[in-house]
Amino acid sequence: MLIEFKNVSVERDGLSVLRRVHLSLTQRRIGVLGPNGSGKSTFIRLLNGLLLPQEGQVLVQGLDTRKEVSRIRSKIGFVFQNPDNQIVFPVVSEDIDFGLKRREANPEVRADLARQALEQVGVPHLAERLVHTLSGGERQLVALAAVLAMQPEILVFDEPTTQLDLRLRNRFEKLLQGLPQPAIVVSHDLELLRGMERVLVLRDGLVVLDAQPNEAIAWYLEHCA
Ligand SMILES: Nc1ncnc2c1ncn2[C@@H]1O[C@H](COP(=O)(O)OP(=O)(O)OP(=O)(O)O)[C@@H](O)[C@H]1O
Repeated sequence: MLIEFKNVSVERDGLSVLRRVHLSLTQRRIGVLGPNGSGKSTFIRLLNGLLLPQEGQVLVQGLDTRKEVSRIRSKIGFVFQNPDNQIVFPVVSEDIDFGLKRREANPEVRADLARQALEQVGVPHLAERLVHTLSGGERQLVALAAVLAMQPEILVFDEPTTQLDLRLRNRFEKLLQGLPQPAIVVSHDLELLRGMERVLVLRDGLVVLDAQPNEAIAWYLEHCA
């Protein structure tokens, strides 16, 4: 993964919510930590052009989010905090199939990809379920399966474990460890972040620390708890 932030600043409603972020992301597992409102969601929304910076540039494998948004979106799989923002069709398999249509014309191949992704996240039995009958945790896993089915090159997770109970959270952690793609993970789940190679700590729109997980978490606990 090579993502570059070049002196990136973002303003919302006249307030500065991200300030002069300048860094290169090359590691396989990168965590983002910070108090509520510190700019974490803003930071990751910049990655696939959901948000454009007022100043500076965000480059994903050399592609500028201002100019190449559709190419970038086909590379990045974004798993939102709230799965309801992501699931649009009433039946699980239909929803996954819908996303895959952009990639694959053959319905049998699409069905295979959907089945594999549901198996990968441990919920193959949910394929024909009505989405509104799923629990919050099941919905989060289905949304993840829909993203994995697309076989993106890079994964971005916004608070992936918030709706998961301990068993599903542990399963997610193991799954994340085994995924071949590089991943950027925003989370308040400190144990999950300990498995990262690098953790960025945000506060008031600034990257105040960029360190190994143990150091970043210790700093966060001391200064932001
Ligand atoms: N569309 C918007 N209009 C105005 N202000 C916004 C908008 N989106 C975000 N903000 C503000 O930007 C700041 C950073 O928000 P952001 O969602 O990036 O924080 P966060 O670290 O992800 O927070 P949380 O942990 O609570 O999800 C907050 O003060 C928020 O109110």
